[in-house]
Amino acid sequence: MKIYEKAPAKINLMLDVLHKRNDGYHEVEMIMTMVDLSDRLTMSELPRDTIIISSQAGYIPLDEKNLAFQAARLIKERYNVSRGVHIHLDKHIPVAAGLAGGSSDAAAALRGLNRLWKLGISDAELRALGAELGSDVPFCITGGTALASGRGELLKPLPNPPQCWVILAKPPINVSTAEVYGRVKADQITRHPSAQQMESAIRNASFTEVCSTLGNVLEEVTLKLYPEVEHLKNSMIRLGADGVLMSGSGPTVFGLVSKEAKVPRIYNGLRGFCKDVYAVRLLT
Ligand SMILES: C[C@](O)(CO)[C@H](O)COP(=O)(O)OP(=O)(O)OC[C@H]1O[C@@H](n2ccc(N)nc2=O)[C@H](O)[C@@H]1O
Ligand SMILES: Nc1ncnc2c1ncn2[C@@H]1O[C@H](COP(=O)(O)OP(=O)(O)OP(=O)(O)O)[C@@H](O)[C@H]1O
Repeated sequence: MKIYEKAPAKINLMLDVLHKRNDGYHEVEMIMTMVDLSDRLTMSELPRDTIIISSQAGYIPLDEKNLAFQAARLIKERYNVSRGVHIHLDKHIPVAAGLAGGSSDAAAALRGLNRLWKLGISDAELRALGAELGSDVPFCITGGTALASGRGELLKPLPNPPQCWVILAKPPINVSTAEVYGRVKADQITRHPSAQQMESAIRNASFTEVCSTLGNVLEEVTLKLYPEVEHLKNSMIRLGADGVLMSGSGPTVFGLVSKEAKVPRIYNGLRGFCKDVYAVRLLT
């Protein structure tokens, strides 16, 4: 038997860091939503009790470092499953991009294996399992749009933002999430983006308000480390995107665009100097 699952990328419409916790994580407030750029997972039963990961992408680990492997191992251990699985990852989300590619693969593996092995695990239990794998995994279990707090695992569902185009551009650098959080000085942040304002912009279905409320306090750290991210932001603004922000810890920058007619100009303008550019829709 084979099970297929889509693993979409996320963007952070706002991300605020409140303080550093005693366990080393940061208390955050983020509003996240999914975009129509997905990895595809195929999960096939194996005759022996083992986990095999394969992928067409040559640049991700295929051993126990892979988050889909960790998801399979966790669910097998926790639910005493002594069956084997081959998980093939058809990667489309750029890696270490701030788009939660690995987290979404882990979430899709948890959802898919729950179905493949008919375990009957609830969404809430899947999210709790996901939290053991990474802070973004619980959100990726249910997707949609949500306000995340805690270290990212406490979720309040929100309506989807007004539909628009999302231009994603990733400069050719890999950013470590741990390093970016490690450099945040939570007590020195002067401009906190407002989760409340973003929530009301979404509830008002106001594209203009969503664009003017975008904010991510991790930009300050990543832009300092990698000036090319700021360059990319400025280019996207100059090319006419309605709202521009770095996603997560970066380095991907996204631009929200309401008018389809503007998309080719922005896309082509960015492609002139950046290889990894995507024009997608919000996943609503
Ligand atoms: C930047 C975001 O992607 C925005 O959605 C997330 O906050 C990070 O989510 P993630 O990659 O799933 O993060 P994890 O794998 O749980 O943690 C990676 C590292 O980031 C730091 N980290 C992460 C989340 C958080 N709230 N505070 C942190 O300080 C920790 O040093 C941790 O060791
Ligand atoms: N299934 C996977 N897909 C991509 N990367 C993976 C996967 N499993 C493990 N990794 C490793 O995880 C690291 C981060 O990759 P990922 O694409 O998840 O980053 P990210 O998009 O920045 O995540 P986030 O936005 O959650 O911080 C990479 O160094 C990669 O080698």
